[in-house]
Amino acid sequence: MEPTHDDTAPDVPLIGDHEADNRHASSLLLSSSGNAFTWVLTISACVSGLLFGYDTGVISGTLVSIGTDLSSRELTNLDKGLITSCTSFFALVASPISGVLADRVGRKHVILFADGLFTLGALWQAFTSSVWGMILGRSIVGLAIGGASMIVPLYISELAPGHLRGRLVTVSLLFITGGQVIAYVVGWAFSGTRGGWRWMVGLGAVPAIAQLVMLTLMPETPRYLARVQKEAEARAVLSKVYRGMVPDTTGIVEDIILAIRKELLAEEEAHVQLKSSESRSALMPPVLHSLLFHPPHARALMITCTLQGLQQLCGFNSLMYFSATIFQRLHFSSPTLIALSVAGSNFLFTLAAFSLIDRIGRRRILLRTIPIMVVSLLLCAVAFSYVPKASEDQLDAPTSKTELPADSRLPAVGILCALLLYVSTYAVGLGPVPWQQSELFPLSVRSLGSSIATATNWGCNTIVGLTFLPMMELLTPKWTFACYAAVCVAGWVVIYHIYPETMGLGLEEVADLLKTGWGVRESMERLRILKSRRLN
Ligand SMILES: O[C@H]1[C@H](O)[C@@H](O)[C@H](O)[C@@H](O)[C@H]1O
Repeated sequence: MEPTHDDTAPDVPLIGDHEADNRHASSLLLSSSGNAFTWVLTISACVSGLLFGYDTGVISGTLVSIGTDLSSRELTNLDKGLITSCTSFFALVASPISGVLADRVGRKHVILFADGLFTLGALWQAFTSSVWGMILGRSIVGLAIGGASMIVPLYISELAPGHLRGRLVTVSLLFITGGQVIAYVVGWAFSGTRGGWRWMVGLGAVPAIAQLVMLTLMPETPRYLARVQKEAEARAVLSKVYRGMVPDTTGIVEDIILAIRKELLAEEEAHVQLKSSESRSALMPPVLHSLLFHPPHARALMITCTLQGLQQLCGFNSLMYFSATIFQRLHFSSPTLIALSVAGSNFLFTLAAFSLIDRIGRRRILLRTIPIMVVSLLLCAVAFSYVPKASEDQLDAPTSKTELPADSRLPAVGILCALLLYVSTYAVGLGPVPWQQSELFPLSVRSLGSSIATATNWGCNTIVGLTFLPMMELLTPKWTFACYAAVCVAGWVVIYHIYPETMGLGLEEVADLLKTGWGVRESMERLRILKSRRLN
């Protein structure tokens, strides 16, 4: 790749080459951790992440508390399966739609729609009296989650200064995993109250309504504004984002506007070429065609879908949904509390990701953490093979509250430790890194690309949710976890070959990396130069 900077200038994203002045501004910018405006907007957007986490986490507690409250009968396994999987299925349906909407009506309006659906879904579930009513409520919430999970990282990455982008997007992961912890705690708190599950699901409306109010103060992202020819407004937002971080924001703002214009122009030319190419199908929308057939776009799509697919197919959410069941069947005396430790570790180690993602880099974090996930999954598989057959059989049998039998105590504790190691390393790497997806797409295909990657996430999430228990039964727990380990090994190899390091680059520079290839070598070379400059 041709270097885009003078080699002696600090490799700072979004900064042009006005030499000395800019170099000074660059170092000031790099040392800045953002201003109040950027943080307030990030946190306001992240409320949707909280709802995503809360609504995915709350279902395990809800299912065990409903009793005969719906349709005046106990829930069957089919009811439970439908209530759980309709949410991820409708999230899968909503993500591509919200991608198209984000380009048509703007990023902010997608957050607004999602909030409306979160509120409606929460209240619908709280007041429903039938199983089908509950399924409908969960489906509405699924639509909201699909939209929110695609738009929040996109909104933040289009707003964030390049050197903080990874960290700010990771804040949304803190809200997601925090939301899951809150859901577990709320589930535990209301578990003894009659009809308490109505509160569990209904409480989801509160943050959604709060965010509806915050939205009145949130601006559109500067990239969207520039795209729809509202450059003056884009400039105003950008200068607020950089205010206080450098003495004069004009230079940075103009550089970014210029970079966006250049990117849009290059993309326009690529579109024109594609339109006239023979391969173009009259039926396919031009943006989709460009995403699939323009090599740099197709590469970005391949990377993001691989990461999102791997994030789910490594089996993590089987723990999110079924860890209490696993621990109950291994005869732990307080399975819900132990399940809470899984959600708690996920949250705590996402905090570690927050501090590492813009220091170590996305690619390197993944290459280092996935091997530990493989080891912990294999340890878990080995520990399962020591669980006496009788106890293992019970993994799919009705639950019992008997004490941990002496001969399964050690393997059960081994399984718990291995799973905690697995969750912690997942939370540092595979949990947050795939959500950095928006940065890999240039502006013209960013929202459609992000939405397809998000749909991949929800598709694979649904697959894991539906297959985990049958796999435990048909393959045995040992081979189920070994399968997840094999998926991680395959994922590591693919990541090694195709995922460039994007840490510290401006959004417009990331797109450059994928122009002629996967950009892995170039990105590592840039990182090496950046590091040696920082040391000097
Ligand atoms: O990144 C998030 C996070 O790791 C959550 O804990 C998990 O439940 C989601 O599926 C995932 O997308």
